[in-house]
Amino acid sequence: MTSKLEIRGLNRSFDGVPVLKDLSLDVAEGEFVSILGPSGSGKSTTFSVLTGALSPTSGEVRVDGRLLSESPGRFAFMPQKDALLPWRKVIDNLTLGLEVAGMRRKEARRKVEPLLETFGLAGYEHSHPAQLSGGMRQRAALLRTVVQDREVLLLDEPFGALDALTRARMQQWLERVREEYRWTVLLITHDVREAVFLSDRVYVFSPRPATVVECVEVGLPRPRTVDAYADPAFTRIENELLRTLLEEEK
Ligand SMILES: Nc1ncnc2c1ncn2[C@@H]1O[C@H](COP(=O)(O)OP(=O)(O)OP(=O)(O)O)[C@@H](O)[C@H]1O
Repeated sequence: MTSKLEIRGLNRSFDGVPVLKDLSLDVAEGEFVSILGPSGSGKSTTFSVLTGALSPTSGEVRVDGRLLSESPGRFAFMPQKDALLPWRKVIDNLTLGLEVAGMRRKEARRKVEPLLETFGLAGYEHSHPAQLSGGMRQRAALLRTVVQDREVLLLDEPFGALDALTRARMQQWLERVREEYRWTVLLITHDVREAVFLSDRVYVFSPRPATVVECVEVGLPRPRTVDAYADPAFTRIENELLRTLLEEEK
């Protein structure tokens, strides 16, 4: 496998307490990879290193073989909270990242508009975030992330705050849209089913300090629909991951 993203031997401590320990993982071009791990294990810290918000104590990150320290800004990051600005209209929230990067508002709108239909936001451009449902807010946050045209998408628990049914709908939607756009994605989730449904591969992190304890190839045919849950291979992988997580927490 040629790696789009390579993380090698990452270590990071806070006040002498190790949070990441010799952490290594890979994501290939167009691959959807998830990270599962106990709460407080160091998943968000890993993303902070990738976005450049934190420096690792040691180790390296490469995108297309180039060190991140030499070519920053390769990741588009969607945080756990949608961070939509309540006073800006939906369209102005969607263009915000592009405008901050220096693009004119008009040009930014031209870039965002073709995506509105796919993201289920057509007709809501002039609404304010408070008028959107939870699922729509998350799709808006995701649209704002993907439109930045970065090489790797980092999604930190994007559906964590949604009710179970909306969450399932969002997973089905993301699977369809991913099939069309072939993004390279690294997703943090606590939801084992979500990880199996969406991913090509799933990494399991240990409790803090985070290190990789298992990497599972999902291998179920794509595009996946609700029928995937009934596939015995789905249940087997889900059980295997759950068992590893529970063993690790003992
Ligand atoms: N800036 C910081 N200073 C000190 N400790 C920190 C800092 N950031 C994170 N930590 C600690 O590092 C550990 C890992 O945190 P992190 O947020 O990466 O975990 P996580 O796996 O993303 O958790 P969750 O699943 O609950 O979101 C935690 O124990 C946290 O308290």
